[in-house]
Amino acid sequence: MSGSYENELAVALEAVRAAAEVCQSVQASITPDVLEKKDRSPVTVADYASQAVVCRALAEAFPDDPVIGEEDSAALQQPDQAPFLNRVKEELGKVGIDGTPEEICGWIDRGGQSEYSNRFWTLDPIDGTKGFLRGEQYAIALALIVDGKPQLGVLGCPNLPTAEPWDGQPGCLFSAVAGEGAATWSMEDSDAAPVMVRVSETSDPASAVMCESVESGHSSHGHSAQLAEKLNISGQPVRLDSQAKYAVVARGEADMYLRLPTRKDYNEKIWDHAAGVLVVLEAGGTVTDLAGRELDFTHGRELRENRGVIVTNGPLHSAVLETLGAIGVA
Ligand SMILES: Nc1ncnc2c1ncn2[C@@H]1O[C@H](COP(=O)(O)O)[C@@H](O)[C@H]1OP(=O)(O)O
Ligand SMILES: [Mg+2]
Repeated sequence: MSGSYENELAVALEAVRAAAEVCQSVQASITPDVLEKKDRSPVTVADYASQAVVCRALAEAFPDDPVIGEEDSAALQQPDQAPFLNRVKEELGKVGIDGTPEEICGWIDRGGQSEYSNRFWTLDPIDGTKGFLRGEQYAIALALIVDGKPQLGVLGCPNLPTAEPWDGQPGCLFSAVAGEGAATWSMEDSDAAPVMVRVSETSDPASAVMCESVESGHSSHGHSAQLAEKLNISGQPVRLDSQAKYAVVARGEADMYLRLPTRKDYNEKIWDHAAGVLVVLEAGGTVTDLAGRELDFTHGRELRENRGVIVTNGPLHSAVLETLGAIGVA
């Protein structure tokens, strides 16, 4: 692929692939026992290692670019956390990255920016931690924001089945560059050419496929059910964790992804949306908040000026917003 941000795209894809490899290795070590104890340590080892991999790559290629990432190394640097830091080091070693504890913490903390600037990256090293622990969907999400707009986005979805031509084997990536469309890549075969993705053309709400969070605390299942009833949507909502929801809308398997607030005091985080938003927009879809406004990435870590996120293939957008208004959600 050639075009603007060519170097950024190559670096981001390679970094997200390496981070996905780390996450897969850690996920393979999660036993039912860990799940039963609700032990968050595997996810945390993977979060830190994934952030270290991506921030290290960005620091090397674009040393002047700030990164707003989800994690920081403060907890990891506590003296009693040495064995934990060692596990992060071990996981990095498996993908050929050797670093001292100080270097590893330094890479993680390159993601510690919180202020808005004209050009910065935003990273969710593991989006959908609950899905990661259940062995289901999660994503590594990386976006470059320039002048307040996502210009490049990469989503790594290690457990999402590929579409044609890769026959549904698990593990795919999605990329988008503003003005250049969105594509999907095989995770397994890094030499395979990408395939462009496109949203669905569904215009009849009744036949629409809706997707939403597995966790009812992250998006109101009650309000989406009310919307489905009003629009005569007969199919059940497809529930999956992480920005994999943006990916399935982008490739036309679902027609909408709704994120309907469950609390007044929660602001969405930029790393939970920036990459996915661009992938859907470049695949031809529409993304706004409940008021129909574009997401505003100029306020640091949070989407402070937006409430809710509505993602559709485009033709369905106004019907969804109007109906949410009519049922008192928007
Ligand atoms: N009340 C909430 N509303 C919306 N999103 C939330 C809420 N609480 C946590 N999240 C975020 O939802 C994301 C996962 O969403 P999904 O359900 O789509 O997989 C996580 O990044 C999580 O943030 P955090 O990682 O800080 O818990
Ligand atoms: Mg997240």
